[in-house]
Amino acid sequence: MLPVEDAEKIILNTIQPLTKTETVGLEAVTGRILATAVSSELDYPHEDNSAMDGYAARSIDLSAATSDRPVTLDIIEEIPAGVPPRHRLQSGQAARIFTGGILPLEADTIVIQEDTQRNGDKVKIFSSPPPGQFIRKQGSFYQAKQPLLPSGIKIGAPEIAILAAMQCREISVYSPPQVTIFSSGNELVNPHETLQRGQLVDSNQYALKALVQATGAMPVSLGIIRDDRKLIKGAIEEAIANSNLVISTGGVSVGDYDYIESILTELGGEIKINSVAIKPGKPLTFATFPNCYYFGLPGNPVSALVTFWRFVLPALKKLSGETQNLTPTFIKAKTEQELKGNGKRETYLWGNIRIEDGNHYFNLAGGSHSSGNLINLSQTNALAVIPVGINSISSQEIIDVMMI
Ligand SMILES: Nc1nc2c(c(=O)[nH]1)N[C@H]1C(S)=C(S)[C@@H](COP(=O)(O)OP(=O)(O)OC[C@H]3O[C@@H](n4cnc5c(N)ncnc54)[C@H](O)[C@@H]3O)O[C@H]1N2
Ligand code: MOO
Ligand SMILES: [Mg+2]
Repeated sequence: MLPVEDAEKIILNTIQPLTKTETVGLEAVTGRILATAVSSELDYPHEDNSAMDGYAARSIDLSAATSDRPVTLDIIEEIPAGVPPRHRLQSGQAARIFTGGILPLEADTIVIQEDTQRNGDKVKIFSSPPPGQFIRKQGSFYQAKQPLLPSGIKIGAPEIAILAAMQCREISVYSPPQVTIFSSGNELVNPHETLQRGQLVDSNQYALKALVQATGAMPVSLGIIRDDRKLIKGAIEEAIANSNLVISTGGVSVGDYDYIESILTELGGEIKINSVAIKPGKPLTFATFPNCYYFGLPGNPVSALVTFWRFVLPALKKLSGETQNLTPTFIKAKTEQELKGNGKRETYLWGNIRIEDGNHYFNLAGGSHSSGNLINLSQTNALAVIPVGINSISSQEIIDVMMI
């Protein structure tokens, strides 16, 4: 059994990102991975503008202004957002300005409306603002031609806002990986089928499709493949020919119907991992083909999900071209219950993280922590990690928790 960290290293060192790119419009870029670093020809802000509603003025004219001895200025124009100023300020002059309005020449400060009293085309100023006050200087947030967004990041709402603001409308992103998913098992049926004795619904297929979709990759489901060497071999051949990554569940342990590893070898796959010291998920199998990676996940529903979160997700992110935050996020938390470890395998127990007064607390999901129990996984958001060699952790101890 390979230690978890070693398995993670082997997987991440083996996976090489796909290099195919495509150009997409802003409307379709959500969740995609940026393939080329972006810069813009525009400064941001594009021009000096006001951050407040008030008056644009020359600070030198106001150096003596106080609440008792206000200074009166002539208002020479009004500058709402979107209308360029027409005049240069002379000594003793101000321009009425609104948030986002462009500063007139010679103005070097903004007096907020609350510090003024208007009377027709004159305004009394009751404060002495320093130069630069409430001015958003051209290029102070971003200077044209500087790096704006690096390649390898996932594009979310902030990045879309930035690309839109900087008029980047055609964006080079990585083409998403094709991921084939299938379930192996004679006992499996689809959700709409009548269950006969001994049968079980193939839930893994649905969970894995959802997880793959969430990464931005393109899942293709081959459905349920019976435990028949020929059928499984055919499915794997088809999958590795047509996809960048394959995820199967079931058939990776030591039972008489567990064919996956031997078929992978028969087809020329290089088995990199076939057993990891993790609970749940021990028989995780990872193999490579010249143009495809293969994850044989254990059939137990929780084992399939835990091994996806711990190993497949970082692999899929790297394959997709992501370069940041590949590995899971671990935090420290105080456990609210006693936690039992397996001793020989790094144990992952599902539950919830709660934040109170700035401290993290881990609350173990109630009910059985069997890898066959998918029911109490619902609404969990974290996995407590019990290291190898530890059989029990007392309530209130600080533990490592993986966020899911
Ligand atoms: N003698 C040993 N037996 C087992 C070992 C072992 O080391 N020695 N390892 C156990 C561990 S740990 C796991 S995990 C499982 C993994 O088994 P397989 O990957 O071979 O999976 P199957 O045998 O096909 O199925 C296991 C279990 O999961 C259910 N299953 C399978 N596919 C699905 C699906 N798509 N959706 C829902 N449930 C599924 C299946 O009915 C079985 O109950 O092996 C242990 N055995
Ligand atoms: O590794 Mo298995 O996943 O313990 O049930
Ligand atoms: Mg089995």
